Amino acid sequence: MNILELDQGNTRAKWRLITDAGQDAIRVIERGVLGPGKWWLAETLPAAWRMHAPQRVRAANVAGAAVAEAICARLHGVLGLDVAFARVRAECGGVRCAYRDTSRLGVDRWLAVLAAFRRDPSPALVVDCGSAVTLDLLGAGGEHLGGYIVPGLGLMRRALYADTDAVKVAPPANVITSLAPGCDTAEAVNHGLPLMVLGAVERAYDDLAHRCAEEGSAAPRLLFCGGDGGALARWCDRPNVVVEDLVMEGLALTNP
Ligand SMILES: Nc1ncnc2c1ncn2[C@@H]1O[C@H](COP(=O)(O)OP(=O)(O)O)[C@@H](O)[C@H]1O
Ligand SMILES: CC(C)(COP(=O)(O)O)[C@@H](O)C(=O)NCCC(=O)O
Ligand SMILES: [K+]
Repeated sequence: MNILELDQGNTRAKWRLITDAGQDAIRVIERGVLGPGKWWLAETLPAAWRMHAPQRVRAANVAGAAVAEAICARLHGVLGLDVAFARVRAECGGVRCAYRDTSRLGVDRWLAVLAAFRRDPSPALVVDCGSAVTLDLLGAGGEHLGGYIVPGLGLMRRALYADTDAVKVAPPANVITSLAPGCDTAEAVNHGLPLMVLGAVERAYDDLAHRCAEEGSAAPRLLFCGGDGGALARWCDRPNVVVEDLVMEGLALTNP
């Protein structure tokens, strides 16, 4: 059975078409990104969607109810399918959610944590580097310990641009080329923003590692995903892995 999976963030949507052969055996047929912006209004959508005729669509959306409705309407129009949107639950697949009000946790964060646990049930720090950067702590025994939300690289750059007179720096061609102290404004910003995110990641990781050591468990894993995940991971000096599809991997666990 072919399934279309969609991860709608605040900047873009990521999608992949998979073949589910049962018993965790999936094959990715094709993948892509949509947007930035209202891709559901575009005249043409990826040709692969029609070509591989998915029988189901499952999605994660953190861009609000109006966007969910627009996605539903367009996909129903183009594929004749209803979209199954993932929801956060107090417990799923052996993971217990830390939020007092589970409906407030971003479903992308939840899916990434579920997928991290499914890959390996040991403690982990899950870092999703998109519009916002989210850090979620997964403790022993599938206990989600909560997390952090900080602005993403683009958001921080735009905040400086909008609210200062003299720190108006355009996005660089390469997201991160150095963390060295800047000797002009562009360098100071382009090196400073990733330094700030990595500082948060490494502190959160070390705190979790400390907790694991106290509990007598092994060092936690560190997983990166999101549009800037690969770039940040390369400059992170804790052992880590990049799992591009972590959020979409979680969809099979909430909507099997
Ligand atoms: N073509 C692109 N358009 C927009 N952002 C991109 C692109 N390629 C890489 N990025 C990076 O991805 C980040 C957004 O990540 P993404 O995971 O797509 O966000 P979200 O999940 O919030 O939609 C941006 O900060 C940007 O640096
Ligand atoms: C923090 C987020 C904006 C991250 O989304 P993204 O950067 O992928 O667009 C999203 O997970 C969200 O809207 N969360 C709800 C608030 C919360 O998790 O507490
Ligand atoms: K994110």
